Amino acid sequence: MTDTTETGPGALAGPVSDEQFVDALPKVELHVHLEGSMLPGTVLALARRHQVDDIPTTEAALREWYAFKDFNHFLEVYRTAVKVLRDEDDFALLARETALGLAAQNVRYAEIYFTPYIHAMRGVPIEDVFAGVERGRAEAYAATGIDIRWITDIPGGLPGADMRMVAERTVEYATTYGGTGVIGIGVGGAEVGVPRPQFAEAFAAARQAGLRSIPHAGETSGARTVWDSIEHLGADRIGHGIRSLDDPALIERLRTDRIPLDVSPTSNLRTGVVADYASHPLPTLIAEGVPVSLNSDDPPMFGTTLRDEYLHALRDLGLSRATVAELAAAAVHHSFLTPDRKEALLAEQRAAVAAALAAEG
Ligand SMILES: O=c1[nH]cnc2c1ncn2[C@@H]1O[C@H](CO)[C@@H](O)[C@H]1O
Repeated sequence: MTDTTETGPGALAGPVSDEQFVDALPKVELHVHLEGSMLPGTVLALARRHQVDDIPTTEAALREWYAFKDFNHFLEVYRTAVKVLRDEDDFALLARETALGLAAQNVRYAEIYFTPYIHAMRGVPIEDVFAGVERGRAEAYAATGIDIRWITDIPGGLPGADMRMVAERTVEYATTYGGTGVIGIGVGGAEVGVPRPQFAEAFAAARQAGLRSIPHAGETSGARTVWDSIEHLGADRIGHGIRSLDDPALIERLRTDRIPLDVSPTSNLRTGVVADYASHPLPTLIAEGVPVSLNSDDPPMFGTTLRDEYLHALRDLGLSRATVAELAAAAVHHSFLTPDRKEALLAEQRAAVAAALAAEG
């Protein structure tokens, strides 16, 4: 369990800092990539252990490597970085560290993307990938009580790949090896030149098997990709979706059908799809009544954490504490937790907000 003696509601008295406010809020993370969560020290250690030589060898060089020229450059670096993941132990370590890092931020539940195909295509036995991530998930749960679930993700736009085959394989992996850990199917990576309708059959098969549909769309391409994700992939939520604002009819659809967008502001800045915090569309999406939550995406690669995203929302996006608390509650509502677990978490969030207000008197 997270230690609540310092950050819990009871500890606050007097003015409450933004950090104290954010730390006291029990949080849910809905959009974070496992492979994009490798800590710098872990990337360096695994690269050394497996003698992967096209990876920077110091933390400073790694930080420079993570200065992305644009979204495609980000994807290139991402596909190179994952080469350090070679065996079951690597995946167990990554899953455990990622979950523990979230637990340390008072995150209680997370739905985490990972992309089995990009490991299988490098020759990592797929059984080892799943055994590893499941082991790490169990270890983190035993240590902290954090509950994580997987969204297996189809890598959109792999250079030279037959996308339908990649999609079919990903669904097959998820349904064969996923056990109880996998709750959803996604598609990520490139959007431009990767029309979503080609994934309709794969998504239908996954949904048939009980998985939720959580595609990326409207991050690097426009409203069309979001429409396609709703109409052809049966999207339960949309990863990013910020370009939905290009089309008022789509905004209306998201609002009335309550299709949530999982928004990651710092990611959008670091991949160059949004210029700066001041022009980030999250406040507009909230004002339009679109269901949204706040997420970290690929935290070490983007120099952020979920905690930082909440702080940026307060300080750089101009959102009030009340609105930020609503975003935290929205993440609970938009998650695939059971209704009673949602109720319990929402009650804890309300208690944390009330305690912060009471402390300030
Ligand atoms: O912010 C993101 N947007 C889109 N795709 C992403 C992002 N972060 C990681 N990926 C990953 O890039 C893979 C391609 O090989 C995708 O499958 C996806 O998991």
